[in-house]
Amino acid sequence: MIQINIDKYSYKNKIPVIKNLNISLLEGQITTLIGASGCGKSTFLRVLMGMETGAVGHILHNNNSYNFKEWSSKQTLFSMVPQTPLLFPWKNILENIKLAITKKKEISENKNKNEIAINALKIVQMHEHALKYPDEISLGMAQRVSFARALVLDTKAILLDEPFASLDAHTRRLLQDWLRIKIKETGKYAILVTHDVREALLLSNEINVLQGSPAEVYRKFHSDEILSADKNLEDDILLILGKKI
Ligand SMILES: Nc1ncnc2c1ncn2[C@@H]1O[C@H](COP(=O)(O)OP(=O)(O)OP(=O)(O)O)[C@@H](O)[C@H]1O
Repeated sequence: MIQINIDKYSYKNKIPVIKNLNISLLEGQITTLIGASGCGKSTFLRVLMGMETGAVGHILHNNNSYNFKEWSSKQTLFSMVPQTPLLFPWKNILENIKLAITKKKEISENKNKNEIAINALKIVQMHEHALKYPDEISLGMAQRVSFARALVLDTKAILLDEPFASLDAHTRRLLQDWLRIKIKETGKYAILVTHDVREALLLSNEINVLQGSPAEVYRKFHSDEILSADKNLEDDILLILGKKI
């Protein structure tokens, strides 16, 4: 289990964006954050990635406790799949993946980067397109490459920041099903940030509905509630959100 507790986070303007946000992650499961625009979801992911510093709180994993001091240089638990696949257009798919490996300090120089990259592309069924360039593949394929890039970093957890937002409805549905299976298969921990209540219900093992400013978890829905067919959770969640998403 990974237990995340952020007691407080503010940007330089000192206005608190996150307060008492406590989230537990389980292996092979997707934990979702849903909340109104601007409530602090992306900030939460950026703090975990070490892209924003100065948060107060800690992370528990394997009986180790980490605080956020110097987290940006230490963190190796999380990698992120952004909303739009940010691939270098002048590099082919394989080179794009290998670049991510270069940036990872923990992978020793003598490991074969080609092999690591091809293995990650196999997981996302993109190895046959390894030599293509980003403008030769569809957006859905590019988002799978983006996922492979997160996989080569070999982190315990993957942070998914609205990863389907830029896709058409059909591709989105295919990739949603695919992602749920891959997270389970690879045994990764995953946090999904979404605005889409149906997507949250389709993919999540746990849904955290955020509210307020600074954002706090207003309600948690666990897998038994998410799976139970007799409750109209979609309406319940929309009601909590005040349809503000
Ligand atoms: N670099 C920054 N400096 C100061 N304030 C910021 C900065 N980035 C974001 N904020 C503020 O922090 C709050 C949370 O923003 P954040 O992007 O985390 O929200 P969000 O829930 O991800 O929104 P959305 O769903 O629209 O992407 C907002 O009020 C935003 O204006």
